[in-house]
Amino acid sequence: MHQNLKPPFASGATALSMQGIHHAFGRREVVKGVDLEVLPGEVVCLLGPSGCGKTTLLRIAAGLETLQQGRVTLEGREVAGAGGRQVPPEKRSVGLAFQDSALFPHLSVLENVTFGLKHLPAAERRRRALGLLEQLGMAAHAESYPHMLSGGQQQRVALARALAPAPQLMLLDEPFSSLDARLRDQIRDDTLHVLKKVGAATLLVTHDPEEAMFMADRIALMRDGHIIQVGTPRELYCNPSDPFVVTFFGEVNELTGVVRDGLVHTPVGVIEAGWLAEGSTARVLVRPEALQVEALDAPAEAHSHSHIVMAKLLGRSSLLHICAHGDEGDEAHIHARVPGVFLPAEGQPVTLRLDPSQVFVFPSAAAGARTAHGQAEQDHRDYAYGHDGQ
Ligand SMILES: Nc1ncnc2c1ncn2[C@@H]1O[C@H](COP(=O)(O)OP(=O)(O)OP(=O)(O)O)[C@@H](O)[C@H]1O
Repeated sequence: MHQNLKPPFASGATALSMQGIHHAFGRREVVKGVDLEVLPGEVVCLLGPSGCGKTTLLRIAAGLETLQQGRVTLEGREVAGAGGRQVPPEKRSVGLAFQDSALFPHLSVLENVTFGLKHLPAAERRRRALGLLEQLGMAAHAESYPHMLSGGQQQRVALARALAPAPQLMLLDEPFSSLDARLRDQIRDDTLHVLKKVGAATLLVTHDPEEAMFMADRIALMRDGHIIQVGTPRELYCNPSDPFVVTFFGEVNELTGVVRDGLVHTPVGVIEAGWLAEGSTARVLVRPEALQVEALDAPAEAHSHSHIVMAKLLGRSSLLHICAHGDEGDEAHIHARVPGVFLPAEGQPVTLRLDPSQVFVFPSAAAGARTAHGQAEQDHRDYAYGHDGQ
């Protein structure tokens, strides 16, 4: 029914291409050499901590920020490039929606959505707008005015308005962040289905890793004006290229150790690190869900085994604070997250096993790698518990 909403892509052309983008406010460079592509029909999430340059990049794509260096093309057509060439936003065929997209207060919902469709016959305008409102659960409010709607309903209308002209590219900047959690999940879900149904290429800015994983075909993770890694959610989560990528997706246990015979001994087990130089210091990041915890039946001598310090029920999972004892007498305070209700008593001896797919080894800062804190580790007995990088 809504096939005609699909944008008319030139075959094979990239929906958005940004090449060699640098951008400064005054003397402060906030985008530091970014290359990024969005393919036809693809949802790409620009993810990163506050202030890393996501919105600036989106505004450059929209033409709301004048390009300073680099090149922007939409479906192969240069819209900003060398020599100051700059196509204005309204001529770029992009749909924009922001955190608090203002609707026209004196127009009804239907009139808001048909606003950008003046070139179409009235019946077609109405049909198209009602189709989108229906997909976003707002058809019953077509005759309402914005002040009669809740924040979530207004946000749905703003999305319908942005989608109505079937733009080549949708640019969404934190479009769900002003909504409360339950409403946000519902609107996110509806939005994803509409974007996929109409086949709109989308660049979506968010600082929320879970939102990015929910929405994205690919994620571009930014830090301090750079893209650190681009890939599918699975690639970033399972094959992170940098410690920052691991820590951004959730809390981790952070351990260090010296590589001996291609192995690092830590209080939670022996980790393979053959690719690191012998004698170098390794940084080992262990997700809390990597630890499989089993209560030991026989009471063990206190403190000679790993044991429970505290256990908390978080709802779908239990969080265990554990004093982990390594085979070399080393110990560390770590967190394990196990599914369901598992609340061993304080002091309960436990054995720990590791799921190696949730453990990541990087050279330490001392070996020249980037770390979240820029610190050089001291020696293999210097353990720390690390939290997420947000
Ligand atoms: N018009 C401006 N003038 C001066 N500095 C600006 C301007 N716009 C943004 N900045 C600064 O540039 C940096 C990057 O801002 P940007 O909004 O792109 O980051 P962001 O990753 O989208 O962050 P957030 O998630 O907080 O919006 C920030 O330090 C911000 O304060």
